[in-house]
Amino acid sequence: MCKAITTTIYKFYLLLAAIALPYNAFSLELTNSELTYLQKTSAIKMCVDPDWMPYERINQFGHHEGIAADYLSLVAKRLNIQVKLVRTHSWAQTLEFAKQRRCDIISMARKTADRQAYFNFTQPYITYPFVVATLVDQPFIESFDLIADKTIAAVKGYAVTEHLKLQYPTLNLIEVANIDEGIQLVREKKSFAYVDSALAIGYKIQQSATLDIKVSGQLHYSSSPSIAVRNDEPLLVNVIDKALASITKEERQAIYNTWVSIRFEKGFDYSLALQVLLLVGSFLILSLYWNRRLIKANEKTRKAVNELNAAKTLLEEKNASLEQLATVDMLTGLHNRLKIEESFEVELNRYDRFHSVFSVILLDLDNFKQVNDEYGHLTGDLILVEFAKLLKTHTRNMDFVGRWGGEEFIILCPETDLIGAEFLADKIRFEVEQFSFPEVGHKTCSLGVTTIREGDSQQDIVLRADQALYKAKGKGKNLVELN
Ligand SMILES: Nc1nc2c(ncn2[C@@H]2O[C@H](COP(=O)(O)OP(=O)(O)OP(=O)(O)O)[C@@H](O)[C@H]2O)c(=O)[nH]1
Repeated sequence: MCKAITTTIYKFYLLLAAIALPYNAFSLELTNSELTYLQKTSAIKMCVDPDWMPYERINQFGHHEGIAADYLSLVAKRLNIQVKLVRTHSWAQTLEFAKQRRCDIISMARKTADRQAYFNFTQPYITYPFVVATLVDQPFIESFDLIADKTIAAVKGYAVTEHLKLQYPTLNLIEVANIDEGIQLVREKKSFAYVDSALAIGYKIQQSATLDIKVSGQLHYSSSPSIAVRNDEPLLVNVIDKALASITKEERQAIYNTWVSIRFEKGFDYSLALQVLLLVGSFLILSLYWNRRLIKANEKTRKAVNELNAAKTLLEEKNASLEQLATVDMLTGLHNRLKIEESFEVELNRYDRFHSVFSVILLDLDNFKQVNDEYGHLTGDLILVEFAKLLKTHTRNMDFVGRWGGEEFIILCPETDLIGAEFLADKIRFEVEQFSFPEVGHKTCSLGVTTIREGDSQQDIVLRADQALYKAKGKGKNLVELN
């Protein structure tokens, strides 16, 4: 009666807990006797494999972690009991402690005939294959039978170790305390291979970045461990079994992902590398694309600049030739009238500003009409060209020699007074007189000379020079007259 009341109260307590927790003992459909058992049992003691990652281990803080730890944590929550860790140093010690009832359960143990003398077993909650690890230079092992005569290391007390003893009695088996010891023996070539679960070896290789050890073959043996429960408490295995059965597929997957993904996080994250690769790749492609566009744009710019430069050169040439056309007399190559008038302006300004005197000589060939009449207009042109050359030859560079119009020429002499200009004019008259034109022989010229006076305009100066020239002609030609 009293037991029925307490069971009801416990059920009520579990009902309250059900509101807060997604799962609990109430939802496990436990029998009354199981509930009563749980009510009495607030905590159970657990032994584990202290070094068998990713399945389980006791970490540096003395806590149980790994796949088995997560399963046990869920079991504890479902049953609302405390699971207390009993620390051991090796798997062999774990088995020993459990046999001595110093712990109530072993978190992960394979059901074997031997062990059944001490334990009940829940349903298996995980399955894993066993593999053979060797040095990297060993070839692939197709069958374990091929290495059955070799020295092989395996952890003492593991079910797989017992299996090897039974299956391969001739095997030279070295029983080690843990995976580290086993792998070290292989590394030192004291053992040909080490046998353990694929995940445990893979985890170790990844964690310690081991490059000299590889998985060379697989055993035709896999393990499906259960939770081993002391067999003197039959109800305990029932409730743990029910709690285990309540763990969903998603929860199992999440546990697996947690511990198996650790391997990759601490090793090489290929997905991250792929992302980085894609990012860098995209960046490179983008850079290449921009580079190509930039090169094309540069080519266009260079072409445009070249065209612009060519156009500029052409324009400059055109301008120069326009300038030439505008300032040079086409027949003789001397300054034309426009240019002489410009030079006049410059000299007049210089006179106004600095009182720099300048003189003007107006001249033409005597009786030039006869040349045209006798030899033709073209010969007349040649004579004018040769006469222009004579003028250029016998004047200074700074003098402006130009064709004033028709057969009339003008010489503008900067920084030259009347006496200087008269001297130059007479020299020209003499040189022309001496010269023999190839087409017509000797010719003479007449020259009128004047110099700048205060208040002169261009017309005033040219008029005075013209008057002097007229005077020279009137006096018999081949003369220099001043005005
Ligand atoms: N071939 C040629 N003849 C020209 C040019 N300009 C003017 N003349 C000629 O020069 C001659 C000038 O004749 P006039 O004014 O009588 O002068 P002139 O015969 O030299 O006589 P004076 O000046 O008195 O010595 C004319 O026959 C014009 O046709 C020209 O560019 N080329």
